[in-house]
Amino acid sequence: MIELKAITKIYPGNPPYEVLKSIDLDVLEGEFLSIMGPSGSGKTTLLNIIATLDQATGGKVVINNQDVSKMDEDYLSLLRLKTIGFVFQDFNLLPPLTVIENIMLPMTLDKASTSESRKKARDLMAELDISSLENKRITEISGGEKQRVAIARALINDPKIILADEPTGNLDSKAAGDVMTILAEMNRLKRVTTVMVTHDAISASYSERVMFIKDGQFYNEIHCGNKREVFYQSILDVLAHLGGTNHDFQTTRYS
Ligand SMILES: Nc1ncnc2c1ncn2[C@@H]1O[C@H](COP(=O)(O)OP(=O)(O)OP(=O)(O)O)[C@@H](O)[C@H]1O
Repeated sequence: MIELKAITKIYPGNPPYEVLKSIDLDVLEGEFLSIMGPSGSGKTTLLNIIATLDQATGGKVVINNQDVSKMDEDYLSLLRLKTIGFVFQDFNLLPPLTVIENIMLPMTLDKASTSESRKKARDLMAELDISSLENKRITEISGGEKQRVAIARALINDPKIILADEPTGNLDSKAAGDVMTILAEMNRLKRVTTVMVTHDAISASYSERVMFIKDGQFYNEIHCGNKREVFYQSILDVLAHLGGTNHDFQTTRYS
């Protein structure tokens, strides 16, 4: 579903700054991958390149069998709208709109009928247990609820891929656990390929594979076995070897 070959990214400047150094990555259809690494290691840059929001300096990006370097900006916008759902740390919801209007937005932009969009949004709200929030304003709901609204919005166009940048970064441990349970369930039930950047070992333990990067280079990767608790410990072990400050990695425990 996602194929990166020898991705490099150099930010111009004096001197230029090479933030990604020949990263290779294959993410299979339906897989749930987390990307971890110390602050400044290039995680968000990598996610933005997968999202086609940023361009690699070198290498090849193939999304859903399409080479994105051959696409113009109109085609890329269409690819993002139809194929990719986005979930951000700060939710990126529109405060003037209600919950259901926010969720319907990608379908509205895709010129779907209002009745079809409303039905789809209501189905998703039921799945994510937020039906009671339908007509609330974004300012009237909690952080955990906001992130569930954002996940519903990300799913409404039936994307093949969800990209999440620190989706639990602004949440307390209970809300973070709820959001991760939902992301993992949606990945499993809808087979939506999910790539998440996180500092949080517990959030990462909900995924099937964690890729670690350091200084813009692949460092290690580990796969989840049968037990999430064991996977979580393995993630902590790699993080301990990886270095970085305590601030870089949150290791709070929640169930
Ligand atoms: N537009 C830009 N121009 C120049 N340098 C940039 C730009 N964007 C990011 N960088 C630099 O590239 C490096 C990697 O940034 P990036 O945001 O990808 O790291 P990260 O691993 O996601 O970090 P964090 O965990 O702190 O969010 C950082 O040193 C950052 O300062």
